[in-house]
Amino acid sequence: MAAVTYELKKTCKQSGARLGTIHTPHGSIDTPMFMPVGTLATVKTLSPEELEDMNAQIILSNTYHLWLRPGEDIVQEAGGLHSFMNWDRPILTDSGGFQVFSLSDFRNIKEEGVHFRNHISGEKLFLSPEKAMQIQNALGPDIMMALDECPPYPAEESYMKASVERTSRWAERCLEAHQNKETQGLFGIIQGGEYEHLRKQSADDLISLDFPGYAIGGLSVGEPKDVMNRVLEFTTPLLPSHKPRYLMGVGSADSLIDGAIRGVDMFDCVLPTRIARNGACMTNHGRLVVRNAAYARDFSPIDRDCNCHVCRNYSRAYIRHLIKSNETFGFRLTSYHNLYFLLDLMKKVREAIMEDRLLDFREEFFEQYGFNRP
Ligand SMILES: CNc1nc2cc3c(=O)[nH]c(N)nc3c(CCO)c2[nH]1
Repeated sequence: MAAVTYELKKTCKQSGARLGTIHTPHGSIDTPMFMPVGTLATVKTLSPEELEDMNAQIILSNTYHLWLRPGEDIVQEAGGLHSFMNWDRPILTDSGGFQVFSLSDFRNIKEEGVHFRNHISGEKLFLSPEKAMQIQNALGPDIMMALDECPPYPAEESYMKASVERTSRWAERCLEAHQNKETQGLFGIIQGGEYEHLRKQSADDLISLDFPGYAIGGLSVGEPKDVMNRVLEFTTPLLPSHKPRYLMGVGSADSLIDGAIRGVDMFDCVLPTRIARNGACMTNHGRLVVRNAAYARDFSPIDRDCNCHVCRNYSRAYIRHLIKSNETFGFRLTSYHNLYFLLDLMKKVREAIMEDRLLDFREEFFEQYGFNRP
């Protein structure tokens, strides 16, 4: 019995969107869905109980970061990530591919793996497909990601082709190194940048390896949104409709809706909690920078149309005061609200797909939010 399976429930008549359920050893997940990011085994400033209250179905954590701190051996001795962080719902870990390329100032990519420098201690490290799998087997997430190279944007076509071919060989090595097939699912990551024929080559290579799910990597790396949407338009149809599709690193409200319309089922991004720590909030009427002086005497909620615990109990003036005073509780309130906002948005997206009206929902939301019309 495969550890991770996908049940396609409905395809939207208005778009490429679909409703589904991903079944994992730690529970089921309704899609399309957003994954809060818990890089160091915590979704920054929030407790597992608060994440359950806002109905976070699954969280993401990071192989690279947990390998460096506290070390996968300590997490394994704790009984795995679920026990270590007291989260009993599904967990997905990214393989480290992105962090090595985004965090380390020195890196040397070879066939056997990538040599780089620990971004904390400066010591030289080496990450191979086999090492990435060994770490993820020790951490014990329900879904693991293959080790890939996330090339910079833009990248020369010749570089991208060689990178895609190495990422495909690494994916095969990850599959061969996969130990706990009954309790952990392994997803492949499609690369290829904005080159349609390379996305096709990457998809063909990985589909032939029959992963239970596929991520679309190499996006949300500085490309314009219309480039991302174009890449999605010709990439998602290449992927099997009976398996989940995960767009990595995407989390603004407009990109989540546009990704779902193009058939994406899973998203993750640090954006909601990262901007929260800068005192910026996502609302149904656009972004609100609550630390601005304009809100010093504004006793209304962050978002009058939000039903979250924060919007029902705290005012902009109070939250602004906490943020300006560098009070941790202020960051907790903005983080809670931003995650609730995106999780609630995905619930509305699933409802709109059920009613075959996702494009209408996009129009209404974009109008209300103030996104410039396409
Ligand atoms: C914020 N943008 C972003 N683009 C990504 C692209 C990739 C990618 O191509 N591969 C892997 N393994 N992870 C990725 C991640 C980290 C997860 O959010 C990304 N994050």
